[in-house]
Amino acid sequence: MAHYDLVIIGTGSGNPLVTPDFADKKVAIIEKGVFGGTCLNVGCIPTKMFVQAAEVARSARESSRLGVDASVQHVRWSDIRERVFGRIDPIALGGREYRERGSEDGNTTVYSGHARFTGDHSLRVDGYDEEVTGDQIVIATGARPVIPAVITDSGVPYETSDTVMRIADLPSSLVIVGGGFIALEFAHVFSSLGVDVTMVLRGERVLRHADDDVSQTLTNAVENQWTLVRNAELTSAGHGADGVELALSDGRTVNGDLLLVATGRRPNTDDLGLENTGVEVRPDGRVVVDEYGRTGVDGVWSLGDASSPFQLKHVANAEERCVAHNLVHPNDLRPFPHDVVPSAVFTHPQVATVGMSEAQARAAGHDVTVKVQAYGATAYGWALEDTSSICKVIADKETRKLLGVHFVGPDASTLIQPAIQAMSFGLAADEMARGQYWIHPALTEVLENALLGLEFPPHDA
Ligand SMILES: Cc1cc2nc3c(=O)[nH]c(=O)nc-3n(C[C@H](O)[C@H](O)[C@H](O)COP(=O)(O)OP(=O)(O)OC[C@H]3O[C@@H](n4cnc5c(N)ncnc54)[C@H](O)[C@@H]3O)c2cc1C
Ligand SMILES: NC(=O)c1ccc[n+]([C@@H]2O[C@H](COP(=O)([O-])OP(=O)(O)OC[C@H]3O[C@@H](n4cnc5c(N)ncnc54)[C@H](O)[C@@H]3O)[C@@H](O)[C@H]2O)c1
Repeated sequence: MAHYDLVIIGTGSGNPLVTPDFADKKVAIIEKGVFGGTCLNVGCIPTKMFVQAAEVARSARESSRLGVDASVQHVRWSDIRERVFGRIDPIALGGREYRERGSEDGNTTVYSGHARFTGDHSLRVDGYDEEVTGDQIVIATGARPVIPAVITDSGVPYETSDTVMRIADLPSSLVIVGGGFIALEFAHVFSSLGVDVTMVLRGERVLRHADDDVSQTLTNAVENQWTLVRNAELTSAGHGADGVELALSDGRTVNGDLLLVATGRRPNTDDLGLENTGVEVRPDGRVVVDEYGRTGVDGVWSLGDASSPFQLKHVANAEERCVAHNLVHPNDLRPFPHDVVPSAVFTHPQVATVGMSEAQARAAGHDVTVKVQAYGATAYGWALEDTSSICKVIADKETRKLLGVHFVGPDASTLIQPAIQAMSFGLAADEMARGQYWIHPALTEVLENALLGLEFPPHDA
């Protein structure tokens, strides 16, 4: 048996838990895959590197409306791919080597294998004879793609976000099942690089859980870029003339060279031996934790996609910072900051969101004031020749505070930051609009004008 002060399962957001506080302690790090987890290897970072190449291609294709007749002559997929993984793969390798050497921050031992609990504080790792035990154990095992049974049962080949970025050659056509974050980002990447993309949706719109104006504006924008197959219920998948053929319940069929499945992600908690512990799991697979990351078993914690209601890296990082503190400060616990959580989808156009949709704000009983501001009605919107992008702000008339802010348009993920700041620090919307300068004619004037369009009662009313 090998006993440790701290055992970390998963090296995504779990890896930085080895703080200087553990310099004199024994730490075990268990990882069944490559070091660095989803974000570094198959998630945020590589996707955005592909998105950047896609943006360049898309700009060239759309340049004529500005009077510049550029075009995309050739896409060197293998060079695009190598730029991404030539940078990322060495980082993952270096991370493993650093921890295997014991690292400078603590006395770390790496176990390369799949971990399963055998009791509340004990684990077995595939490939190792000894049992691993820990005073404190952190479950940071992340999530993985969910594949509908109709596809797995059919035996057709398919890609997921884990594999599609490493394909040998660009296909001429790609069928994507799903209309969420991952589907939208890859549809942008592949369609911009010249692939004929078809997106299969269960409903009418992409990103259907977003604010209605956001979802509708985005749907209108993307249907000019790739084909949307709406209200689709998959009944079977098989080998078609081109590659893959999906059959839908109403008799329609969808064909493509390659199939990408992007239908959500499930926490990696089902093959973790948790049934041998007192750790509880929700029906959707998330470990039950309190606001400090504590499971029901004393000394066993969880963070990130394994337990969080948000499958986002900035949230996993924030939770990691809390758990890193809480592990060594049992009498001064820090809660997870889950109040103002933004997100962005790096599709074309970008989408960024913080806070409630209009429907959620109304359902929560707020007396709301709402403004939908077109980019095209601002000076930089003219420069962009923009006709469809929006910023939507929702505020509470009584408190004057922002309840939700949403962008669909260029630079959405950057433009939303002042709104995140205002909501995080409780700044009133009218004070935010007029209490500071907004650089003219920067694109931030979209947010300024949106705020100015909100209607509040006079201050002395
Ligand atoms: C394609 C894609 C794009 C994304 N883009 C963004 C983005 O732009 N912005 C954003 O905020 N979020 C994005 N996300 C989400 C983000 O990547 C995740 O929320 C985040 O990486 C989760 O971190 P984590 O530490 O919880 O899990 P992970 O990083 O997944 O780490 C879990 C680790 O645990 C290991 N593991 C699992 N089970 C075991 C076991 N039993 N034994 C040993 N090891 C185990 C895994 O191998 C993995 O290395 C994206 C996700 C995907 C898939
Ligand atoms: N930029 C980012 O921050 C970013 C990027 C990628 C992923 N992520 C994170 O990863 C998570 C997972 O991404 P995702 O796109 O897989 O999930 P998602 O929840 O965003 O979208 C899933 C999509 O699949 C559809 N779907 C679900 N089951 C289906 C079925 N059986 N048949 C057909 N369609 C089905 C849903 O209607 C939805 O359109 C995201 O929710 C997000 O938290 C974040």
